[in-house]
Amino acid sequence: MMQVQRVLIVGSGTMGRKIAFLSAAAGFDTRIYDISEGVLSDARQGMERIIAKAVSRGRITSQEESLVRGRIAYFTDKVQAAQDVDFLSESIPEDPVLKGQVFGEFDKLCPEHAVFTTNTSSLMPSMFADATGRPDRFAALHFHNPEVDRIVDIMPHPGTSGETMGAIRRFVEAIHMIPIEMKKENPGYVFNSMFMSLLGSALTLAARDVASPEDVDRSWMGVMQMPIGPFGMMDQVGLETVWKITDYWASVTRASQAKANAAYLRPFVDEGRLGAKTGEGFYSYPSPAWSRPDFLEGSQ
Ligand SMILES: NC(=O)c1ccc[n+]([C@@H]2O[C@H](COP(=O)([O-])OP(=O)(O)OC[C@H]3O[C@@H](n4cnc5c(N)ncnc54)[C@H](O)[C@@H]3O)[C@@H](O)[C@H]2O)c1
Repeated sequence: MMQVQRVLIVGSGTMGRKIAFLSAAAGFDTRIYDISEGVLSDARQGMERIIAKAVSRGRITSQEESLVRGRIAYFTDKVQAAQDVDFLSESIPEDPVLKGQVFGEFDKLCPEHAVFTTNTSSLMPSMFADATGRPDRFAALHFHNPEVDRIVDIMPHPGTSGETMGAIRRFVEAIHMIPIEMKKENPGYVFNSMFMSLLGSALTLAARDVASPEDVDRSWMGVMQMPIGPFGMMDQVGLETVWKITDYWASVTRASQAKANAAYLRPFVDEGRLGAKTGEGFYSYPSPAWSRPDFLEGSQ
């Protein structure tokens, strides 16, 4: 049975750095690879914020803080990054050709036994399984927002071996997350399938000018007794990610409403209003209207 000791995170953006933190906090020797020193410098700063938050929430102790930091190394050199790794988690942009290309490069550099996983939100692992060069040791391992929840989907493609599924499951348990093991490949993870229907319906209501984003959120929050509505959630995910997924499925399904929903999102992306991370999206941050106590009353 393969014992994971060294983990390589490919892509150090929103998700990569959070997954790297989980891996380092669980005691794994963790490497982060990204394309430039500039990007890695952002990732280092982001990691400090993640570590500080984890300490303030009691997820790690202040004594553990420096140990966790010490387990993370940053690389722009693929050869060095790949040396002796047992497990790879990829979080690069949502593009099947790019993902396949990058996996193919790491296949030549990583040890043969290493398991490869993709954090793709919306692509099927079979779309680039062959390009990984090791389809039997490859599956999707998908995180939601690991700073907030512990749910992780493991989705095989038809060629993923049972041994690989077991190895991924053990890794998920080792990083103290909760595995949702899917029995087969599906266009959508378990939570996402339900979630995308909700976001799609919310976008359709706004894109057709049936109701404002605020009223859509108010309705969901008021009836479901939820602290956030679908547009507030889209701002958390990042509107470029929501746009990419909507646009991608619009092109696959050729559904005219999905195309209209993608067109409705496009100006936000073009103008850099990407949600909470840029300070502007459907709402303004850090104090979005939906988080105010009087929001449900409809005063804004
Ligand atoms: N943002 C989310 O809430 C979320 C949740 C679950 C899954 N995902 C998925 O995770 C993946 C990454 O999303 P993200 O939000 O972290 O994106 P991001 O844009 O924040 O980060 C992507 C990172 O990949 C790097 N990158 C680009 N090309 C690269 C290459 N050739 N080699 C290595 N690194 C490269 C970029 O420099 C950047 O640091 C996507 O597939 C997305 O669908 C995102």
